[in-house]
Amino acid sequence: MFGNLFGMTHAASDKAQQVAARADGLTKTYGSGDTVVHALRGVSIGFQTGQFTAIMGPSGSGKSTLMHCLAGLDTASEGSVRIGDVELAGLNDKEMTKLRRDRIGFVFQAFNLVPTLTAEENITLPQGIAGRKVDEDWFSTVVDRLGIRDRLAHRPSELSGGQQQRVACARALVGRPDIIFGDEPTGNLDSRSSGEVLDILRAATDEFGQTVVIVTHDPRAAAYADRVVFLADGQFVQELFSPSADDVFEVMKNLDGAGGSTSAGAQ
Ligand SMILES: Nc1ncnc2c1ncn2[C@@H]1O[C@H](COP(=O)(O)OP(=O)(O)OP(=O)(O)O)[C@@H](O)[C@H]1O
Repeated sequence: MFGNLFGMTHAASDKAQQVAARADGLTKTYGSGDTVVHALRGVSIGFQTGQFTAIMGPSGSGKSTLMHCLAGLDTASEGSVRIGDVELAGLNDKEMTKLRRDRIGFVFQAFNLVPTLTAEENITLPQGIAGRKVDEDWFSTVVDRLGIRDRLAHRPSELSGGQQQRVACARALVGRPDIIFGDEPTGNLDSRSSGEVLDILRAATDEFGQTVVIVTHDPRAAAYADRVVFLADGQFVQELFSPSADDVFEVMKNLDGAGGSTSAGAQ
C-alpha cells in the first residue's frame, strides 16, 4: 500500500553498489593531555545507497560521534568523510550548509523543533529556507503515515515527546534527502509510534532508494535495518546483515571489552 504512494521515478536498484556516505581512517579526539578522549580510533566504513543501517554499541563507544562526523556536524581529527563523492574536509561553511540542506535529513534529538512555529511550519521550514516548493502529495503521505495530521496546527509545547519526534521525522523526510541520519529516532516513542517511524524509514529505503543510518540502543529497532554495525571503544568491531532482534541482542551482550577489525566495506 505504502509503496504505491511513493510515486517512484527511480528504483533503489538503479543506485545499487553506490556508496552514499563513507568514512576512512576516521579518528576523533576530544580534549588533550590528561583529559584526552579518543571517541573514534580509525573507523573505516561505507554506507551503501538504498540501505538502512543501524549503528549500535555500548554507551560511549562513539556512535553519535561517528554519525555527527558523517553528517558534517562535527569535524574529523584525522581521516576522511565523504557524502557521495564529496569530501567534507574540502568544504567551506557555506558549501557544508548547502550540502546538509540539499542532501541530508536529520532526526536528531539535538535538532529541536522551533518552539514558535506550528508542527506544519516546522516540517516545511527546511524546504522554505532552501527556496523549494513542498511536494503536497508527499507531505500528505508522510504526515498521515506518521499519524500527526491532527497535530499540524499545534506548537511543539502542545505536543507529546513522541509527537515532537514524529514531527522531526516528517521534517527530515519531506524534502526527500539522499541520506537520512537519525540519532535514536525512536528513543522517546512507545512501541506503536516507534513502529510507525521505523516503517516509514524502511519504506524510504525500499521504495524510494534513500539511504538511512540510525543510532539505536534497541535491538527491535535495529532489526528493521538491512545491516547493523557495532562499535566498541571507538572502533568498528562487527556487523550483521538482516538480523533478528535476538541476533542483535546476543552481539550486544557479548560486546563489552570487544576490539578488533576497524574497517568495513560498503556492505
Ligand atoms: N564534545 C565532547 N567533548 C568531550 N568528549 C566527548 C564529546 N562528545 C563525546 N565525547 C566522548 O566521546 C566518547 C564517545 O561519545 P559518543 O557520544 O559518540 O558515544 P555513544 O556511543 O553515542 O554513547 P551513548 O550511547 O551513551 O549516547 C565518550 O567517551 C564521550 O564522553
